[in-house]
Amino acid sequence: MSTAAGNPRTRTSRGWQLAELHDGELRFTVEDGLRHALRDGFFYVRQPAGTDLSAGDRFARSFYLPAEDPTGPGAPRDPYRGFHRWTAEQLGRHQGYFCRDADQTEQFFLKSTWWDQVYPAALARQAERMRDFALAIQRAVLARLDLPRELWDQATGHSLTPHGTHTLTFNHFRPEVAARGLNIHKDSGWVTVLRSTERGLEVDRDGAWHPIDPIPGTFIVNFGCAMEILTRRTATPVAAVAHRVVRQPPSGGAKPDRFSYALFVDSSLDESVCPGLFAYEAGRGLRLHAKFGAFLDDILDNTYREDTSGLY
Ligand SMILES: O=C(O)CCC(=O)C(=O)O
Ligand SMILES: [Fe+2]
Repeated sequence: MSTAAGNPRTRTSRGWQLAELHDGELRFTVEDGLRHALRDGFFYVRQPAGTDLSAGDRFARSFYLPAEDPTGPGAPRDPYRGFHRWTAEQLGRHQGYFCRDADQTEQFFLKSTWWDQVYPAALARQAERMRDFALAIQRAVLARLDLPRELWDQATGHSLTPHGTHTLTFNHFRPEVAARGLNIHKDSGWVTVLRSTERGLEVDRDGAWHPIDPIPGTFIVNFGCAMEILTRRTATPVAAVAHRVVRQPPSGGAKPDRFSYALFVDSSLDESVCPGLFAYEAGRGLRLHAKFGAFLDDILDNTYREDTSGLY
């Protein structure tokens, strides 16, 4: 992989940060890039060399379509369609297909324990690669924080291990629905690795909304609430970025609908493994801040209601 230093695009348009993961370390294109990224609550990261996103992009454009292909009953079944049939009753809480009322997005949520059974094989492999990349980024960030390494697993709810909750979530923005794209929220967990190809995402910075446009060949990494709570009283506080997706206007079929998908890293949901969200303070150690399951329920419920937002 070439280093970003030789690339003409070493700064993003508004001075948001851009990094590359190299031998397990994050290299930002400017010297104090990490410090800015921790404050912004997000940064762009170059996709690893050879990244293939075709299965995820195909699923994002198809999961909500009826399983039956309109080209005829004899047409071979498309394994990327017909996923509205998977519900939380079959898969468990916060899993499966959700059609939102107050937002344009219709979504598909799936934890890693289900990937092999539910996703087409090529998508399950892409999900694993995105999870491994997200965890490598999380380790690289933790290594630069004011947090002793021997506390990492407990402090981060075992999210770096197979006990963690690793979810690949898809958004399809329905332009015919007259609503906001996706309500204001902060992601709940540690890091999110987001794939998008269209404009529409905005972040809140000091009370003003700023568009975050996709840069080809990169993902957007968001820090979530768990990271913000853990680090708030440390020498290296990390902000969880408040963000939203603006309404996508109908194009009369002139362009494909906006989609996005993201790998979310959250703590273990098993209370015997992870009692909840911790805050760290040098000299005092870890202190329990909130139970994780209830915290997650609140954020998700508030994000998708008409009159609330997914902040905390
Ligand atoms: O669609 C996007 O750009 C953002 C999606 C998002 O914020 C989310 O799924 O949590
Ligand atoms: Fe988000």
